[in-house]
Amino acid sequence: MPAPAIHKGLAGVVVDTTAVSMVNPDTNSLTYRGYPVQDLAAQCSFEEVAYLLWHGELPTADQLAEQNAIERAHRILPHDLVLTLLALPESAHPMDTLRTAVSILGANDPDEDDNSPAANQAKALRLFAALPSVVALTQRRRRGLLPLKPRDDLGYAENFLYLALGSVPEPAIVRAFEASLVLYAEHSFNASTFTSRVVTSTLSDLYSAVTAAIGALKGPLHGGANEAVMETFEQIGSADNAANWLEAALAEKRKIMGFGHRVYKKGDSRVPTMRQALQVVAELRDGHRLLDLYEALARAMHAKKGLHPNLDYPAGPAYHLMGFDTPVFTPIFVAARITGWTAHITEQLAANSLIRPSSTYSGPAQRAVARA
Ligand SMILES: CC(=O)SCCNC(=O)CCNC(=O)[C@H](O)C(C)(C)COP(=O)(O)OP(=O)(O)OC[C@H]1O[C@@H](n2cnc3c(N)ncnc32)[C@H](O)[C@@H]1OP(=O)(O)O
Ligand SMILES: O=C([O-])CC(=O)C(=O)O
Repeated sequence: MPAPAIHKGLAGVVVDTTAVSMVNPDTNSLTYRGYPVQDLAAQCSFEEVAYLLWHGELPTADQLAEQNAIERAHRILPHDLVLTLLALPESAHPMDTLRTAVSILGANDPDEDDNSPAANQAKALRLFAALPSVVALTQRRRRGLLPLKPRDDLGYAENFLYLALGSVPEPAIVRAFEASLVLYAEHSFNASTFTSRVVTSTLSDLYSAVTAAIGALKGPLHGGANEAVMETFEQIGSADNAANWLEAALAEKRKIMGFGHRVYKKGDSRVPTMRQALQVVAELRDGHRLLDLYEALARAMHAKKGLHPNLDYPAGPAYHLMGFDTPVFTPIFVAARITGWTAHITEQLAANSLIRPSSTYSGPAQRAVARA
């Protein structure tokens, strides 16, 4: 009998259907519930996109108002949670703080194990509301500052920026940030979303699935790349060093963060929109040197390897110019992706089958335990 084919990394393996989003690498397109992501980023608030991902349709004014009222009421973190997060070592990565926060919120939720659609939707909305406060806590702690009180007179993106950076920036910066959240919200069966579906498939709870997904997103081959991109720019320093730096890095067989993608081989559908947002931020925040470096490395990478940037490539420098510290970039991705993860958790539960692939054994042949 021929050995079964092995699909390392599950590349190209179709494991289920999804109605949440569609990635089409042939046309470089991405739709959420049928709507092109570029149009959503240009025309919708992040709150509207969250509603769309969860419920399948854009909200009416009343539906949005109802969701916003609940979201704004749940922005404040429980005092005990703040104290616990502030007791973590200052050296803890903000992703660890976020993972811990979600785990603690689960442990304190009396409905943690209620997997009904209504209970899980309520949890998803509460996490969506609370995560900016956790991300902001980590950003302010890095600067020796205590958390600020959320403002319920501000929209989601404005409040997020206010909590993290201490003031609401110009509307163009808010729009650029909000566009990044929309672009980061959902991307079919990526590694972290798949992780959340694997955990959910055992009929575990939503907080466990999200905690695991945060762990998967942290890695530099996935969400952690937006931080690694900024570290790369810092190492290179200026546009004229880009080609030489790349030559040396590729000679050492290093992966260049922010380039390449498992699904898109001709370019990431979200990059043009995020590149435009980066341009807006660079113009307002004196970022022309960083933009030159961005273009120089992208040109050199295309010439050497034929690889295109992914979303993390423009998002990293954009967050830097907005004023975030590098270790806070992937936590921002979490705050956006909580929408996609929780939409997938609901979808998984609605037609569940335990996710448990097979493997081909490659260890020693069966042998006897021989004791002297
Ligand atoms: C939002 C997101 O999560 S997007 C992804 C963010 N991650 C990154 O930016 C990390 C850098 N990129 C990568 O490591 C990869 O491109 C991945 C992990 C994203 C996709 O990987 P895969 O689909 O498995 O592609 P794979 O690793 O097979 O790459 C094919 C070839 O291109 C090379 N390659 C792919 N990406 C890169 C890169 N960023 N730098 C250098 N070489 C690369 C591989 O070394 C491989 O070369 P080979 O055939 O000579 O061995
Ligand atoms: O789809 C992937 O593999 C990674 C990605 O771009 C995302 O999760 O946004």
